[in-house]
Amino acid sequence: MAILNLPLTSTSNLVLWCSVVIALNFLLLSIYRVYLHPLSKFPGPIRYKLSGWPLLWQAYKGNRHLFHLKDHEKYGPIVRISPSTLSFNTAPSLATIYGSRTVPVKKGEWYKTFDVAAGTYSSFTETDKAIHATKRRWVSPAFSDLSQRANETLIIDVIERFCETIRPRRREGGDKGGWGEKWNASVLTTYLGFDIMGALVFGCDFRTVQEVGYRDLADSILPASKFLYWVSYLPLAPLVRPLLRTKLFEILGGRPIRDNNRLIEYASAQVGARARGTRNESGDWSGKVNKNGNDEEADTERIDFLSHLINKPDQKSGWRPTRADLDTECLNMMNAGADPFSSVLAGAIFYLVHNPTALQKATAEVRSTFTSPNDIHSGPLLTSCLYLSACIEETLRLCSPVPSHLPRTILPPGLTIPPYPLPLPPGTVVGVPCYSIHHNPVYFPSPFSFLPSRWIESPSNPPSAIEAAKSAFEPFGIGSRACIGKNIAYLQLRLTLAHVLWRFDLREISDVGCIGVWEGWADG
Ligand code: HEM
Repeated sequence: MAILNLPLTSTSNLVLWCSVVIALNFLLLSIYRVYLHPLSKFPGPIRYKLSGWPLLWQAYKGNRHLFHLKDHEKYGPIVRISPSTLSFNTAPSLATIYGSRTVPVKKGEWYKTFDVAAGTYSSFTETDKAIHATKRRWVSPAFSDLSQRANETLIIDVIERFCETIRPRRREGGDKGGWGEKWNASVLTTYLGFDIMGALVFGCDFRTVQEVGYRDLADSILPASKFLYWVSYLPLAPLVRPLLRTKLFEILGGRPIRDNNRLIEYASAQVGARARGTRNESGDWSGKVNKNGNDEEADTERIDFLSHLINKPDQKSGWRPTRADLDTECLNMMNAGADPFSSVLAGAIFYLVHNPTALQKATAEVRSTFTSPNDIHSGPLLTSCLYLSACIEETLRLCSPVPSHLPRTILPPGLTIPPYPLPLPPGTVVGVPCYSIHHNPVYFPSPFSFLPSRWIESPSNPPSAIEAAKSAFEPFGIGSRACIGKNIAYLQLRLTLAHVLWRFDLREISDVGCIGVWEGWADG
């Protein structure tokens, strides 16, 4: 132990001492985490037990869900995926963790990164159960059946313009019918999602589907969300979070941070203009017109989500939203609503063009149910398209847009989560990754195949098989923190697919993600 005799007076000795202390600290922490930690008996790769850095790397690469699946295949229904986190992969664990408001769990600290730069937490990121209940009540009217019906024409209007955009211009087969130019499904559906949410949340007409020059703000959502996602997995995230809205971070984080700030400012400008009751100039952020035309009309006939939130205190508790609550909630709805819808729609188109029988069945069903696209709206006819709905369910299973662990932190006095028979200690972070359980063959035989028929009762698919599948199906989450936009998301998906399939035949083009559109079957 010659080091103990080294005086701390020289810089090199100081550096040596610091290195030794850090190395010792790391060694002791590693021994504790691997052998003595309350979760030490749970299986998992050693690197996960040592630190949270592997999760950050997976988040950065965007393949975390694949690791979760592989880990569950290798280690079984419970895997330790970070020093304090367990991942589960069974229907009973899903029901236990997320199913009931009274279970002693709350959303994990992980969520706090997402809205903190906007000033407060939204209904999505709020971790306090009581505050969340208040906020959820506050936003609920925006998602009521009444609001959905009132907004449906806005949604259909955007969808029709989407169909107009993909309509073939150059045709291989002459004037009446033929294949048009290829289009990239995942790109255009992103803009469709953005336009729909702009209309629903702010009553704005973003026109990003048809106008390339208007896509600037929409293009910033993905890099901004990715960046925040990485930050959320930093083992030191609580230290980094307060810096998110500072100039320093804008310089260090570069474009994604600037983009995120632009989104925050955009939402805030929209709310500000509405709060003042003035014509929303910033709705015109890149020179577009506001959907509702003139000023008076815009302010008196608003039916968008913002009109349900602004100046609307919570009836039960009297809680009044602050300006930061409004800004954050609107921004959250734009982000939470646009991107998942777009990716499911792109996924559905992907699976349909890769499964010609399914595509043919869904298309035939839509065309035999509706006599014209003008008849396609919510109601019994749309819900009678059982095969179309099954295609949507199967897409949500295979490529759920929220595929990883949705973390919940166990509160005192602890919680027993099957199949583990003993209570887990408070502070343990738990969750069921959607992608893993959706590919668990116990609930979904042939888990990697696109089989809409698994959602439809038949002699070879009895109700018990459908019940088993539903018990492990969580694309919108379950329980009190489940997606509040679920019904509107289903409506958007059904409407868009029905409108597209009624009008066009689709085919795969060899470029990744590209499809061809053929029009003319009905013109005939
Ligand atoms: C296919 C489309 C969608 C999918 C797959 C989806 C998925 C989800 C999931 C899994 C959650 C729970 C997250 C968690 O526990 O951390 C969630 C929450 C949420 N979603 Fe969605 N979502 C979709 C569309 C929408 C839409 C269209 C909106 C708004 C218009 C929306 C707004 C929200 C909100 C506000 C929450 C937070 C709910 C709460 O904690 O009270 N989502 N969503």
